[in-house]
Amino acid sequence: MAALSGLCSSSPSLKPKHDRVVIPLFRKYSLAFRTRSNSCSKLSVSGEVSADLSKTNSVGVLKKAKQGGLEKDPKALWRRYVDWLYQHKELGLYLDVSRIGFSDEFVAEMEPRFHAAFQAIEDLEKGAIANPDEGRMVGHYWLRNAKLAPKPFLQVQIEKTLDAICKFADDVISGKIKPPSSPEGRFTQILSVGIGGSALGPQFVAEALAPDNPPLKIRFIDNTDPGGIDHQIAQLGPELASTLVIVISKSGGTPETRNGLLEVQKAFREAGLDFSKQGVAITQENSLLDNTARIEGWVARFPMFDWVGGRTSEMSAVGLLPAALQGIDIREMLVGASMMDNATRSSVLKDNPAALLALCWYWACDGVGSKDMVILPYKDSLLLFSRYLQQLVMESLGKEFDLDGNRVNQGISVYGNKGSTDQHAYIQQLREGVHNFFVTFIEVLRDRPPGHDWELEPGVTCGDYLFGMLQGTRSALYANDRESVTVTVQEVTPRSVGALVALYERAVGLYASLVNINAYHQPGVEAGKKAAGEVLALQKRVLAVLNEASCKDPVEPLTLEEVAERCHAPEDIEMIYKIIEHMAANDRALIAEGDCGSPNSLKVFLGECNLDELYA
Ligand SMILES: O=P(O)(O)OC[C@H]1O[C@](O)(CO)[C@@H](O)[C@@H]1O
Repeated sequence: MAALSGLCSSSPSLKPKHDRVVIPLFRKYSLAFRTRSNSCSKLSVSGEVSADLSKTNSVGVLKKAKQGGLEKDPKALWRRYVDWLYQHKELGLYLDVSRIGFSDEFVAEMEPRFHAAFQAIEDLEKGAIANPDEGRMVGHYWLRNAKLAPKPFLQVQIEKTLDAICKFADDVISGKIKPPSSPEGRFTQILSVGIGGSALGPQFVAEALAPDNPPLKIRFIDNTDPGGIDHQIAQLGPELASTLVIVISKSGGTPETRNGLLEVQKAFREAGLDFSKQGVAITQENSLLDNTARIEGWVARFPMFDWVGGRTSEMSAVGLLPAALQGIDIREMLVGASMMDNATRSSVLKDNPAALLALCWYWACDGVGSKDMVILPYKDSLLLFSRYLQQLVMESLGKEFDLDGNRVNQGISVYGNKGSTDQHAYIQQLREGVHNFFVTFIEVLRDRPPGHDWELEPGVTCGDYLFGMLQGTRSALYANDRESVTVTVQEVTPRSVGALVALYERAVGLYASLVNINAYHQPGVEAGKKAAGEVLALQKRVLAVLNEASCKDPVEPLTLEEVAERCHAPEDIEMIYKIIEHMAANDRALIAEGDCGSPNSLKVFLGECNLDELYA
């Protein structure tokens, strides 16, 4: 309890000046830290050449220190809390890393890595090709401070796009831009079609910040699940006529998003509506989606820049347009992010909350992802933060090779839902079960808007319970040697949400440098996409074979082996079985004999013979 008594926004800093231990880190970059080829990992704190840190030093110190266990003496723990507490006064944000057990020795060992990480992110912000595989700049930091963009035309692009977003949102909300055939005479709903980075940020922000009665309500299609799509469209019902459909895809060619668009366009046709009068595209210039939207004359098109990755696109049109349309103050989100960016540029570890997070991650996960990151926001509105961070962290850090081409299989697994709900689900295991995680508590100090609180028992409000649950869980976990970080914000506001996004973007960037990987590409995702393409190609061959057999008179039902042979793909028999099982479940293949539970008994055919296809 005492630990939090000073955490109200008006109180002075908790850190007594004389108590503040400024580890003499990061005084200034020496030449040795300027280039990647002069790998900092070869330098010790004193600058002498030593063995590769990734294999020995920091991990060695880490192992040694971890054997000592976590600090349990309450007085020493309080000192550690006060010593390491980070506060961003203006943002009202605190970061408590005291329940992560790193030692001063470990911090000192990490110095060279941090030198390199700070230098790398400085170079990135200046426009270096920070995504070497794809030869791209990485510029999401410029989105909240266009002046940082390395070229004047980029600054103009950013500012013009932001102005266009604000104007468009104003015009839609005021009814100046309106759907052609809605009884309301204005747009009332948004249907956002996109996936991954083109959905998760907008979903998180909508849940966190949309007012109770937004000018436009938002729904999402973020999958190629026909049932899910039908559900969204059914829920819109007649309001489809007043729905603004925002199709978001950086590449403009992601299959799930294309499918979502085609399904929505079909629903529009069936309702007698003109999709082009209600469609908006957010995509890279000249992508397939951009060209479609331009040729079909959609209501508006907003750019997604080459130098912004999907998972860091919340402050681009991807996140800002849907937010603005819901009445969320997007300029405040940008201010919060920009303030956090300023703070996380510090090369003094204790003054840099993103560096502190990266340090904790490195310590907790042994620099090799040995522990999972459990995100527990004690606030319903932050429910989707863990899902948002899951992509940001795992797509960025989950890499097979490091920047030098060594196989490293890096990453940190992220999951979480919200407290105290999760206490009634899986916290039992966290407290007592397999010790393969560290927790990040997200604490929100303000329970309700002023004037709405009441005591549901003497001296205790509903929010006090939430507070107690968080503190109790943090203590109980720590008592059992489970480490945790706590991020505290005063309130969930556009500013604090912008700051949280920026905090984690920077922490991920720094951590990626610490472990020497490219955080800005996602080569692994391609394998699944390619394999899916191969399955669909095989399905077309299966269909052709079944069609030919079904056009015979009499119809010739085929066994799986016969289908596989005629497809010239005997090695793919299992996949052919899965394809037929799926088609049969959807009435597209008929079972003449046997059943799917015993694959060898199956004989299948198509209900209809398609002669056109047969002779094509
Ligand atoms: O915005 P796009 O190009 O449709 O991509 C969606 C998502 O797909 C991924 O490329 C992964 O497949 C993500 O990185 C991205 O956020």
